[in-house]
Amino acid sequence: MVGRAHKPTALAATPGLAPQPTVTFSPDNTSVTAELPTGESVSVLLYGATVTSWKDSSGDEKLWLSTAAKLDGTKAVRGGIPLVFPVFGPPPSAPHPTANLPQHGFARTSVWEFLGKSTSESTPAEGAKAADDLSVKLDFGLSAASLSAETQKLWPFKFNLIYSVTLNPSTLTTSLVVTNDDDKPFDSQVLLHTYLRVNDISSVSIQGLSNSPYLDKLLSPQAQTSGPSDLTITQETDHVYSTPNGASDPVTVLENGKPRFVVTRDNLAQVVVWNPWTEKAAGMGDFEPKGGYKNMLCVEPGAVGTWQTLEPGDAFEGAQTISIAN
Ligand SMILES: O=P(O)(O)OC[C@H]1O[C@H](O)[C@H](O)[C@@H](O)[C@@H]1O
Repeated sequence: MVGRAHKPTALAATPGLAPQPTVTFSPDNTSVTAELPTGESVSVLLYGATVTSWKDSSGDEKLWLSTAAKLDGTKAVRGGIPLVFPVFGPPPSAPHPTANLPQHGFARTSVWEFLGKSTSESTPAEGAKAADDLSVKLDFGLSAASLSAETQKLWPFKFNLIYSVTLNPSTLTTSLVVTNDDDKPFDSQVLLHTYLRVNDISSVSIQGLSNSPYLDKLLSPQAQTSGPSDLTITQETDHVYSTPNGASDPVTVLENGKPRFVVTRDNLAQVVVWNPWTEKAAGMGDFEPKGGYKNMLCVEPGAVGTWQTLEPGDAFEGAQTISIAN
């Protein structure tokens, strides 16, 4: 059973002002959708605070979501933007404190609370703000107290997560703040597991990672190597790039040589590039259509190269902004 939104409200345009963003809930209150007056929209499922849809003003979907994705809270969502915390991938062995957690941790399989929305509304001093300047931000929260007793036992730390999803006419920003509310330090990793929608993977190239060494997760033992100058995807790919300038270099996804998405990062020094290709897609029960790997590319900004150690009271913030380039 999926949790309900906290104090759901439908927020419509205010009479007398320029049209404002709207925020509405699904009939069962398990998902919230924000729409700008210019027509762009974003939908977030409270389960995992998973962004499941991001559309431009013509209704064109920018994220890939499996048609077999479970949206009922029984399994992490296959597609959109699942949120990875506090461990990326399979956890390390005991005695590491994440050892008993499932792959990619519990944030993507926990029910988050909707904390509210804010908009960049115009003030009387500014005059009516141009519709294409408007943005809307949705905030979601998760803390140790809202986890099941079982999950609390698997990772026994007091923490607070605030996840903000901000929609602009041409960008989507997702940002996570992790706060240590415990009286002892904890280690964690964070990753924004973004499934970008592409027309045809065979015409896709990726720029911005050519100077970044990467770990190839498909090699055994996993080997550190360097990327080609223009990355193309022609087979199963699972690379963890560590960008040498931290998070300052944008990553551009091109189709037929034309930029399609530009991903900028704040404080997230790794970028995972993942495509399951034919066999892996065939083996995933929730990956449909099976040929869907041709229409997706995961570009996943994260802080997963090492552990972020947070002392009591300290916070870590990481964010991505995805811009539509054409
Ligand atoms: O199947 P999931 O647990 O959602 O993981 C899907 C993929 O996530 C990341 O991209 C990892 O690098 C991959 O190794 C993993 O296969």
